[in-house]
Amino acid sequence: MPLLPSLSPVTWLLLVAFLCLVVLYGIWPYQTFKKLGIPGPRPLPFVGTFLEYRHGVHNFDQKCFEKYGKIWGSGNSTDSPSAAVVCHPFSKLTKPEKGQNHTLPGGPSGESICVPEGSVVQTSSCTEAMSCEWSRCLSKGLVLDKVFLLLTHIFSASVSPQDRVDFLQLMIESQNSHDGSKSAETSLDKTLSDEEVLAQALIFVFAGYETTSSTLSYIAYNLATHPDVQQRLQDEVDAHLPNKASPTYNAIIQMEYLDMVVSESIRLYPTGGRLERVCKKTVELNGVTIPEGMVVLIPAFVLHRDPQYWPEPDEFRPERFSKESKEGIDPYTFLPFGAGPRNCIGMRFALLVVKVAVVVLLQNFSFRPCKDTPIPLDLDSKGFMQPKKPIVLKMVPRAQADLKK
Ligand code: HEM
Repeated sequence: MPLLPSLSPVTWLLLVAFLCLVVLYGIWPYQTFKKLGIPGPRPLPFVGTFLEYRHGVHNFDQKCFEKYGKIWGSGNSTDSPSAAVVCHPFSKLTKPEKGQNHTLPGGPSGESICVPEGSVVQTSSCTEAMSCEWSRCLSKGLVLDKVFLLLTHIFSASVSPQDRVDFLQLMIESQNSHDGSKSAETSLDKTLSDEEVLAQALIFVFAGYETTSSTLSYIAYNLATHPDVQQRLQDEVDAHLPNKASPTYNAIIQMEYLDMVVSESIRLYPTGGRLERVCKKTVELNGVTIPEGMVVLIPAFVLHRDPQYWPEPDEFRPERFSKESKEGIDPYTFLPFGAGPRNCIGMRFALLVVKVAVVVLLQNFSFRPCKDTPIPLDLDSKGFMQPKKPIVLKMVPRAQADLKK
């Protein structure tokens, strides 16, 4: 039996030409970096650098940063064939213009606040504004949108019209009380549709749940592995809330060391991952031209561990965020919640929840490492950044822990 099917020479020729075209189609988009002189790992046809993510996105970013410097190309078929990863402090993110919200066809994810366009990014070294439109993976997620549609039905059952008014009203009122002007009624220029309410509810759960719980785990880990920091924090908690008094908002915001510990922990473990924008105007940055339309990724993890901004970056040192030291920090080198008008909408809420949880836990327990605690902590970041092995800690009741000191 012949090894190859007996085809006419013309058919063979067409077949070979077709295969060549397919390969060319697969690698063509990645020529962009070569043309622009942006260094970076060699992408494979179609999949780009996606396979490199198997050891975690943050690991890949860290390696690229060490090898190529502050800007490199990261072609990846699931994202965009031409995403420039820019590990550089951005200095300004201005407001998107009104009415530029992007709506997806056929589903509520398009109605969520997570898919607007039109943020403008300006870099500290740019003379010219670098305009970037917001681009989230959701905006390309037609498959994801189906999932959202399905989940909508599940959520519909739990978000009754009664809950809806309270839920959104609270957010709107708290926003108004910040600028101290308009009332809740006047701030809405249209009534939110059920779809929009559901979209916000869904995105809040997805964006807020894993990030907050992981942040708490990292804080617990850092406290367990730094008993001196934990002790100082417990002293602060006890001083502000004697006799295990219930935490109040005022007490929480007065706890400076608590804020330092939380900040340092999210510097080391920013669970939000890479920030993402689309360049709207060609710009030159560090001698590299980033053309209009190119996706720009900002790897918060790498930026947070850049020794240029953070001496001995892998050390857990809450003192970096003390009142005096904080003044020297470029705010655009610390992006656990992103930056600009499209930064994390749940930031204040998340910080409060995390702080209340830490306070209540430390009033009653002390975290201690045990034989199963992974030290050092290896991370995985295929989705949200997570530890490779679960963080296992011992929680010792306070009275008992205090006696052993
Ligand atoms: C410690 C917990 C959290 C972390 C570390 C975190 C981090 C982030 C980051 C890095 C972004 C992207 C910002 C940017 O690109 O500039 C983001 C966006 C967002 N987060 Fe959070 N987040 C947290 C908790 C929450 C919570 C509790 C909620 C909801 C109640 C929430 C809702 C959102 C939403 C809706 C967006 C998209 C905002 C927009 O596109 O305008 N997040 N978050």
